Amino acid sequence: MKFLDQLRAAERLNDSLLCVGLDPDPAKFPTHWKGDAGRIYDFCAAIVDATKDLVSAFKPQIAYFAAHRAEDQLEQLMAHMKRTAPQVPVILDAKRGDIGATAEQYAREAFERYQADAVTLSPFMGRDSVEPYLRYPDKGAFLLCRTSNPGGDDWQMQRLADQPGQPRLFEHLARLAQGDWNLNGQLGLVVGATYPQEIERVRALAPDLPLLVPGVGAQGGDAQATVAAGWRVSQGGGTVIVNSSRAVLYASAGEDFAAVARRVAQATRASLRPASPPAAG
Ligand SMILES: O=c1ccn([C@@H]2O[C@H](COP(=O)(O)O)[C@@H](O)[C@H]2O)c(=O)[nH]1
Repeated sequence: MKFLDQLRAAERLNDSLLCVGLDPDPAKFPTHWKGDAGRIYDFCAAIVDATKDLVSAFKPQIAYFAAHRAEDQLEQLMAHMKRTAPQVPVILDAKRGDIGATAEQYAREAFERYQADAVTLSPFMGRDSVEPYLRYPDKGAFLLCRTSNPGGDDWQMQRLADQPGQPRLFEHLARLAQGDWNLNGQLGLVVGATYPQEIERVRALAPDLPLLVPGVGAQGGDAQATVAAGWRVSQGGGTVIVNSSRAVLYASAGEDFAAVARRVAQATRASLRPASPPAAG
């Protein structure tokens, strides 16, 4: 099944626009596992099991595994998600970006080694750095567009003097992703919940693309404003995948961490409910 179809099916099944981010940091683990990098799989699998009927996607961040030499645990986790939550697409947050030959290897890593359904990419090196990922026709790729961090201003808000109307860099990228670069309808964009006005602008320029929106929860982005700015499924347009990681994962430091994570995920899912429900699309 194509990534976009899988995503829509999960949204409808779980009545959800929420993506739970899997950013396992042993220093923040519940007291009985605190500091133990050998528990990364156990921690994430417990979160997956507790939330898999509440989400439209999961988003493991590869750095949290690689930093602890826990790539084998990420492989195990990906297999666990495929086995126990096959209806929920998995977006590997890797933010890769390199020349074509190297990008081919990164694409193999994401889609063959880890079996991800989609990946996040930095588009800074241009179209040929993105193309190798698009050779996997059923997979999705999300390009960093207007990121949630304050430093995103340094590049993404700059104007391009040689383009008609002098668009900002993120606006130019949104147009390319909606148009020329999107060979087989596989692209999406990353836009931070911390910038709802820019979500609205990206949605205007890229009406159909799925928007992966990190920044609610720990970063303080507004859930309702995010959905109002970006969700257009009821009008035949694109959806939003709203990520929350730390606020869900570390809601409790006790042995009840998974049950409490579930309650936070339920509340976050409710806060993301659009005026007309995801099933409408
Ligand atoms: O613009 C971006 C792009 C990616 N991220 C990633 O999303 C999560 C956010 O985690 P929270 O704990 O919910 O703040 C994390 O994996 C980031 O690497 C982002 O925050 N902003």
